[in-house]
Formats: sequence, structure tokens, C-alpha cells
Amino acid sequence: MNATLAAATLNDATPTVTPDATPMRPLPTSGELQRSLPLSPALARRVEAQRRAVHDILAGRDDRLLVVVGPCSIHDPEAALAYARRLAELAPRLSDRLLPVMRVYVEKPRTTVGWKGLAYDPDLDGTGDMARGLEVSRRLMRDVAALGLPVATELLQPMLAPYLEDLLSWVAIGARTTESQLHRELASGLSAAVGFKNATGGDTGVALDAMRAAAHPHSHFAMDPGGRPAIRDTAGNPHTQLVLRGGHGEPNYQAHHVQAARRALEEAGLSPRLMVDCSHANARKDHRRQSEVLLDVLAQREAGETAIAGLMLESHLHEGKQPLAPGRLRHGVSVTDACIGWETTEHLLLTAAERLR
Ligand SMILES: O=C[C@H](O)[C@H](O)COP(=O)(O)O
Ligand SMILES: C=C(OP(=O)(O)O)C(=O)O
Repeated sequence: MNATLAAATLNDATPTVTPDATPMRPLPTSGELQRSLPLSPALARRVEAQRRAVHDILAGRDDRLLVVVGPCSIHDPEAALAYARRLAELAPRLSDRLLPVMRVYVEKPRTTVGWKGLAYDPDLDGTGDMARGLEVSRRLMRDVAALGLPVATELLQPMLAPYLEDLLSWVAIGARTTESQLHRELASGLSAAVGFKNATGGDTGVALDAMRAAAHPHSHFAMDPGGRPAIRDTAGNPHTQLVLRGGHGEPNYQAHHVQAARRALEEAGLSPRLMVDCSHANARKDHRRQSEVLLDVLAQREAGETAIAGLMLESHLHEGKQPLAPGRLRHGVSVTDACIGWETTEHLLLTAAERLR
């Protein structure tokens, strides 16, 4: 062992260097962040009610459509809050047929390399101020939940979950991590519902395996709120869902795909209530195609397909995407995948509510 590390390990319970002696930067513990940005009892009760509403849809006790909608990624919390206000204002006009849940995605999985999200790099300049990233992420999620909108996010780094999980009503485990045992263990201890995406290559079987694994109790390595390593014993999460997102550039949202997925869920003894992601490979990475997918999904519901319990849309204040060039960013435009703009989003959500009445 390197001499600096050995000294630090022996003399100090919290070493501040890595094995190659690179200094490490401190982060708050999840308990510290929760104390500085607490959930009031009233907001905690509201999140509980939001989770119950999502669970009811997944269990088929509520036949509304769960709609996970919002930016591909959050890079500007102020623009995200402006989006949230519009969605919260629209929600009462939809609420008899749809339950809108806002995408507040602060972590991004990357195919190779790229900006990894607000929690990792809130200054968008590679400085990686994750302490501030965690703080702005938690603050934003708390503001969105306080507007009355259930919060959805992708959980990618399991260590990050305890900082945010008390605010979440719906969690995605992404196409790149559905097969990961760590993410299945994580899902098994969450109170929020969890959507497992099919793999990037299109395999839905791994998501079904993930649902079965997450429903099971686990004991796994974790951090306690004080930042100490701890064993987390989970109860298992029965509120999980398959998310069809297409694979290898090929869609999997059409009626025959949905019917095949429903049969596979039933055969595996899982609840046949899935979500269709209108973006990603289902839109062949062209954001304008999201409306085609949504209209097809609505037609399937109208034809009596009960397996479709939800859909996902990538949407921001303004259409399209832009390169991440700090100082030259257009307000409310995605810096990751291209999104549909607010007017299209509003039109699609109102159309969906009307057609499902
Ligand atoms: O939704 C997001 C992206 O499709 C995913 O994070 C991968 O992004 P990338 O291929 O641009 O890295
Ligand atoms: C990364 C995402 O999706 P997927 O895991 O399907 O690529 C996403 O929804 O932001």
C-alpha cells in the first residue's frame, strides 16, 4: 500500500486520498443533505399520496394512464422549474384520465463519454462539483413535489439514491443497467415504483428477470445516513413495471410487441402492466416521432389493450437539442437527447386525456 494512503487509513477514519494519492473531495452524507433540505411532514405525506397513486395505476386499481414526462436531462434548474409550473397548471385538466409525473433526471448514463448530469456537474464545465450537484438536485425535486407533481428519475449510481429517494414516486432503471444486480438490489428497497427498461439491444427478458429479482428481499452493501458502510436489508418491491423503449434502433411499441410482452409478463407471474417509452429507439432517436408512438399507444388502449399502464415522453420548454456550450445555451432546450417542445407536449397530453375519456 502506498505510504500516504497507509498513513491516512491508520490515522484517520475518513481517508482523503485515493491509492495513487490523488486528493479526494468531500461530499455531505445523505443525512446531512436531508437535514439541510428537509421534507416537511406535509410534503412527506404528499409524496406518500403521490406514490400510492402510481402504485394504484400499476396494480390496475386505477385505469388512468401514468405519463412520465419532462426533459431528457436537467441542466438548468430554473428552466426545469418553469417547465414544472406549466405541467402542474395543466395537470388538473388531465387528472381524470392521466397521472402526469415529471422527469427530473439528474444522472445520465452515456453510451461512451459525455456530460453525466446535474448531480455530477452542475456547472456544466467538467469541474464535477457533486456536492453542489446533489444540493441543487434535491432542492429541485423538493420544489417539483411541492408543486403537486410526482417526481420521476433514473437512479444510476446506487450511492446517490439515499440523497434523493424520499422525494421519488417513480424510478427508472435504465436500459444500460437493468441487468445489474446492484440496481435490482437497490430497486428492492425503494418505496417508489420502479420501471425496468428493456436492454439497449431490445431484450425484454432481462427486465422481467429484474422485476422478479427486485420483488425479492435482499441484503446488500450500502451507506447509512451518517455515511458509514452498512448492510441494508430490503423487503422487496412489488411495484415494478416493464418499460418498452425499443432496441438497436428498432421500435417495440406496436400491438404485437405489447401483446408478446404481456404474455411474457403473465407467464413469469408478473403484473402485466407495462409502460411504453415514446422516445429512444421507439422514436428511432427522432424526437418528432414521439407523437406517432403516442397515437399508436392510444389506439391500442382504445382497442382494449389493458397492459398499457403508462407512457414516457421526452419534452422540454423548447423543441430540439443543443451542444453543451456554457455561456451560449438557449433557455429550455435539451443538452442531451432532443425533446419535443411544450406546445406539442400540451397538445399530446390533452389529446390523450380526451381520447381516453
Ligand atoms: O436518454 C438518454 C440517452 O439516450 C442516453 O443517456 C445515452 O446517451 P448518449 O448515447 O448520448 O451517450
Ligand atoms: C437514458 C434513458 O433511457 P434509456 O435507458 O432507455 O436509454 C432515459 O430515459 O433518459
